[in-house]
Amino acid sequence: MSGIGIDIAEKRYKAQAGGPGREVFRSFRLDIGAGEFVALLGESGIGKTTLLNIVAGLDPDFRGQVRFSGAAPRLAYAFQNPRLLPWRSVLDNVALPLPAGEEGRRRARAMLEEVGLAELADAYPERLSLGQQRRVALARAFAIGPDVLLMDEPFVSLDEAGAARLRDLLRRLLAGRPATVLFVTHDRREAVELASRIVVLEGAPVRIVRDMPLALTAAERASPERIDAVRRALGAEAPG
Ligand SMILES: Nc1ncnc2c1ncn2[C@@H]1O[C@H](COP(=O)(O)OP(=O)(O)OP(=O)(O)O)[C@@H](O)[C@H]1O
Repeated sequence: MSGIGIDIAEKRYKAQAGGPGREVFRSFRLDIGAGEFVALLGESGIGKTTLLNIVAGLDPDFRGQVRFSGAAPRLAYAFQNPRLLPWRSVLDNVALPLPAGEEGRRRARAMLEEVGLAELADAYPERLSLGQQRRVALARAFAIGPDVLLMDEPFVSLDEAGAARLRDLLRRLLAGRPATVLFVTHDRREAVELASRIVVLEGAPVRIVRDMPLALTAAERASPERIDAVRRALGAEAPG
């Protein structure tokens, strides 16, 4: 596991084809302790994906720095769209970040078993439901044993029962392989069910309007009344 220190002096998107430029972050700081599960809540278009991309190193076009504690942390990123390669089997998609060869394939197979999809190992992604594709994406993310896991609305567009099953699966996977998690969602309830800390973002440039630790037991997280109380405590600023 690895802590994350995010310090963005400035992130701006340049104007495109006559449109205005946009300053998404200015003097933004967020420090995340090793092993925390931080849910990021904020209105659409505010900059949540931009933040994950910066932390992931996919967007170097900003002023500032992202520091990880611990040497060379392994980082996995689960996107809103599962982004499976359609020309590769399910097994090969999970094996993608692993060393080539039999050992990598064995680990990929074990991950597929863990997410309940062993029998679909040889299928191609187009045959899978969205929920199954998301399971494969989770298996691929966990296959490397990540120290840091970035998740961008990984359970959006599923029905409630399907989303609840994936939340359970994520909790189980994390129980076996603890990681520091930065999880973007629009859904307060999802945030309360999963996170150890909820950070609410607002405005342009983005600022943190609420930063709430959550020390709930498993029983409290499963209680609709408790969840509603925390959702209300998040205040009017939080969406969802
Ligand atoms: N490559 C880009 N070029 C120009 N503007 C961009 C680019 N990517 C994002 N933006 C703008 O930056 C802002 C933040 O985008 P971002 O995708 O980070 O928001 P978000 O909070 O993740 O949104 P959503 O919840 O809808 O996914 C938006 O106004 C978006 O239009």
